[in-house]
This record gives sequence, C-alpha cells and structure tokens, in this order.
Amino acid sequence: MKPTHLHKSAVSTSWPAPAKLNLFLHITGQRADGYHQLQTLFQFIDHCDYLDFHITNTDDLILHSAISDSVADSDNLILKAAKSLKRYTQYEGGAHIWLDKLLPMGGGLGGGSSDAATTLVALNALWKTNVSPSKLAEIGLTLGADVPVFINGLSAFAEGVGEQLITVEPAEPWYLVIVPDVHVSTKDIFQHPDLPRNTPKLDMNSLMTQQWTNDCQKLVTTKHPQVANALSWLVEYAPSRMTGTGACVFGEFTHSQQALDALAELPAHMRGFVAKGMNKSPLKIRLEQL
Ligand SMILES: C[C@](O)(CO)[C@H](O)COP(=O)(O)OP(=O)(O)OC[C@H]1O[C@@H](n2ccc(N)nc2=O)[C@H](O)[C@@H]1O
Ligand SMILES: Nc1ncnc2c1ncn2[C@@H]1O[C@H](COP(=O)(O)OP(=O)(O)OP(=O)(O)O)[C@@H](O)[C@H]1O
Repeated sequence: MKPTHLHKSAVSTSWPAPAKLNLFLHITGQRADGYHQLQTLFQFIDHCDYLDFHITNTDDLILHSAISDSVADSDNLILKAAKSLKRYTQYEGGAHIWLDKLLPMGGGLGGGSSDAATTLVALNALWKTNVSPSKLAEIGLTLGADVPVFINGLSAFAEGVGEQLITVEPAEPWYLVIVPDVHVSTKDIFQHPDLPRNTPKLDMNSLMTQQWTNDCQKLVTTKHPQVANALSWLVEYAPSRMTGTGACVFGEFTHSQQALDALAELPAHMRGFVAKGMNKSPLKIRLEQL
C-alpha cells in the first residue's frame, strides 16, 4: 500500500523528461545477441513528462503515478533507474517520486527512457551522490538503448545501439507531431523478417546533406494503416517521417504559426501537438539552473 501522506504540492519544482525525435534512423546490421546496430540522429523537443522528487531518510523508493494501472512498479523504468542508482552508490535514503505522464507511451518518442534518465540525473543531484555523467549513462544503458542520449542532453548522431554519441547541431525547426491511435511494439518491429537490416553506413560528413529517412517506416506503415494515414495527411503540409519504431510521425516547419495552422486542420479522429526542436534538452537546462 502506497503512503498518501506526502502530496505533490509539498515538493520541489518539477524536472522535465523531454521527448526525442529520430530525425533519421538507419539499421546497419545486427549483433550476435540479436540487437540491431543503428545510425540515428536524435533531437529533443519541448514536449515533456514532468517528475517531482521528495527525498526521504528512509530507504523506500515510491512512485505516485497514473500509469501504475498499465505499467507494474517492477517494470517502471523510473523505479528501475532509482534502484540502480541507489545500488551503485549505496545511498542510504530514498525518495517519493511523482510522475505527470504527458508523453504518449510506445509512440517512438522515448518517454520511458527519458523518465529513467531524468530520474538518474535528478536523484544524483538531490542525493548529492556525485556520479559522473558518463557513469550515469552507463547505468542508464542497462535500462534502455535511448537512456544515454537523454542523460547527455545534447542532440547527437548515434551509433551502436544508440549509445555511441557524437554531438551535432541540426536546425531547430517547429514540428507537428501526430500520435496515431495504435501501439507499435519496438520488439515486434525489430524481430520482423521484412525489416531492412543492411543500410550502408554513413560517414559523419554526409549526415547533414543526405535525405533523412527511417528504415522502420515502410514496415510500420504496411502493418498499421493508422500510421500510413497520418503520414499521408502530414506530407501535404511539410516534409514528414516517422520517429523510432513509430507510431508517431512528425512534419517540420520553419515557423511555429505554420505548424499551428496545419494542426488546426487536423481531422477530428487524429491527435497531434506542436513542439520546438531543441539541441539542448530541457533536462540539461534544468540541471544547469541548480
Ligand atoms: C528504435 C529506437 O527508438 C531508436 O531511438 C530505440 O533504439 C529503441 O530503444 P528502446 O525502446 O529503449 O528499446 P529496448 O526497450 O531497449 O528494446 C526493445 C526490444 O527491441 C529490440 N531492439 C531494440 C533496440 C535495438 N537497437 N535493437 C533491437 O533489436 C530488442 O529485441 C529489444 O528487446
Ligand atoms: N515510466 C515509463 N513511462 C512509459 N513507459 C514505461 C515507463 N516505464 C516502463 N515503461 C514501459 O515501456 C514501454 C515503452 O514506453 P515508451 O513510451 O518509452 O516507448 P517509446 O516512446 O516507443 O520508446 P522508444 O522510442 O524508445 O521505442 C511502455 O509500453 C511501458 O510498458
């Protein structure tokens, strides 16, 4: 039974856990353990989950969250992250954590990984455990392939399974992100026989000049008409593609008003939001304000 005597209003200001977009996603091979080698370009957007932390002297780690109905505490990446940090540092206290879940789950926006990264970064600061960012990223990688980039907090070209990061500074456009009403399982997409797995490796010099594409998009749009429909609608307004293994798709606009105008035309059965591309993540900005 979770204690209810601590309320969110009693705690410090929130920590953002931003979404990411994969501006392109290439699958260049597969490791012996089945994991896929990727080349991708990560950029953050200013659309976030928010977490609040209240540090306790007792060693409980307790999550207060509306997603507890769909994600068991034992699977929740926030509690897994807090436990990993506590174990690594042998910190004796604990924390109550409140999650305000605003990012769609399983949409390719990396919300779970971002929540885990924010938990590691915030608790490391609040517990004053002084773990280096590179060690935090190493702990984070055991929780999910996207956690290191969220800890690093800078837009990056990534290789490996997404953990080898080189900071880059793409343009920071406005995006209209559409959230199709379907959950795409990352695991199912990576296991599918029709997924292309040997896109030639790009070198750093051609990153910014080549046309950005997503190797999972063809398979996902074939399997999920909701994603195909969202993309066919969006390409009429802007250059558009899918993020991660879907389901979300995004179109890029130079001015916020163009993105808002397109959003205003969105058919009633589709859901979407406008967000700004950010090469420095809201989490990094928050950490620098401490
Ligand atoms: C596709 C991306 O969204 C790109 O940003 C991420 O690499 C996905 O990362 P993620 O959601 O954290 O994925 P995980 O939870 O680590 O993996 C889910 C499942 O997808 C498969 N998987 C994942 C990442 C990867 N590079 N190769 C894989 O084959 C594995 O079967 C794994 O069990
Ligand atoms: N704090 C969390 N928030 C969201 N999902 C979580 C969390 N903890 C565990 N999960 C599990 O992780 C799954 C994937 O969630 P997430 O929202 O990160 O997917 P995603 O955006 O598709 O990620 P990616 O782009 O990395 O593939 C969820 O379906 C849920 O079961």
